[in-house]
Amino acid sequence: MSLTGERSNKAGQPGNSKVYVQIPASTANLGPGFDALGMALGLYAWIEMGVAEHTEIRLYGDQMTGVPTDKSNLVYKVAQQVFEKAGVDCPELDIAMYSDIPLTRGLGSSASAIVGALVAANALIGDKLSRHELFQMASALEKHPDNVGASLFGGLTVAFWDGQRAEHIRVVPDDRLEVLVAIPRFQLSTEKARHVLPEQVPMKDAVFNIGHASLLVAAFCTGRYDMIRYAMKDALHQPYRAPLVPGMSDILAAAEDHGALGVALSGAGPTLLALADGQQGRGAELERFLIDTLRANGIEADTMWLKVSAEGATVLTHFDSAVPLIDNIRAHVHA
Ligand SMILES: Nc1ncnc2c1ncn2[C@@H]1O[C@H](COP(=O)(O)OP(=O)(O)OP(=O)(O)O)[C@@H](O)[C@H]1O
Ligand SMILES: N[C@@H](CCO)C(=O)O
Repeated sequence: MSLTGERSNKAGQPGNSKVYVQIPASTANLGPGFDALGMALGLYAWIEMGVAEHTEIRLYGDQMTGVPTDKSNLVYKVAQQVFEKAGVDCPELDIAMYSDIPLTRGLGSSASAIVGALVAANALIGDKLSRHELFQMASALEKHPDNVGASLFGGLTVAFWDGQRAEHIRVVPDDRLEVLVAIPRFQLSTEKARHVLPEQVPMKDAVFNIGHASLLVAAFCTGRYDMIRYAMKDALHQPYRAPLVPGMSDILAAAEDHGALGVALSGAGPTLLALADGQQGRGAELERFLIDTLRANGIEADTMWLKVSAEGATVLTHFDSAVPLIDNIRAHVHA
């Protein structure tokens, strides 16, 4: 099948000439759920993708600095994998991307690009692949399913990827849950943060994490938020990563005393993430504690309060294909 011969202008329909996808950021691990738990956050990236005579990639927003605009771009490369798997001629693409998700900070920017590319390219060819197939591809690309699962499906995703197969269940925490992220003003690549982890861990640490991760999932499923402070503890990755983020150990040790339900390194870091119960009214105290503790350790950080994004990557039908992506963002998102 050739894509270029079958165009229409209606987003979400087979043979689209242009599609728009909104993708949530994500936090991974949530402490003990290393490479298994992910949560979609209400902070987004948007991708516009269309078939073109010659490939052109336009990136908007402060978060896109340094991302390539040639065919080495992750979004372009992942889109080609979709066409190949679906048996469609690999077309030249017109791609635009705008993102509010900070790069290389532990909020799933690479997963948002991968998931956005998969969903947009699939929408462009009339959704020939299922979301399950996209999840397999995303997990194989990212090498762990936590961020991509959350960005693809939304909510809290509990997942495994065994190198061959990925499976997940999505749980949506109730509305009380608020997420505070403190984003240090330095980058820490996942590659570097995985490099400090040991090849092998003691059995007692593995047992520790199985119990804690299981209890954490049960706490979310039953609304037992009082259990999060006990469950959100980790022995597999945070102790090894703590030296990479000055102040992290102090925050992990005391955030609950300042109103957090629980606290963790977000993904591979350096962002710290605290969960809070919106009804408890201690948000300002918690935010102050995170900022002050990082500052006392020489780290400046920006904070954001986010909600869980119940929905994963979504094909949008209300963006106007006659205007540039950035104008759609201004009109529909940052109005
Ligand atoms: N929109 C994008 N387009 C192309 N490449 C991107 C895009 N966003 C991220 N990337 C690539 O992903 C890299 C960041 O991935 P990395 O896994 O290190 O961090 P992260 O995904 O932000 O954090 P984490 O995985 O810990 O949540 C960037 O340096 C860039 O190469
Ligand atoms: N589970 C991954 C998430 C980062 O992408 C890690 O902690 O390395």
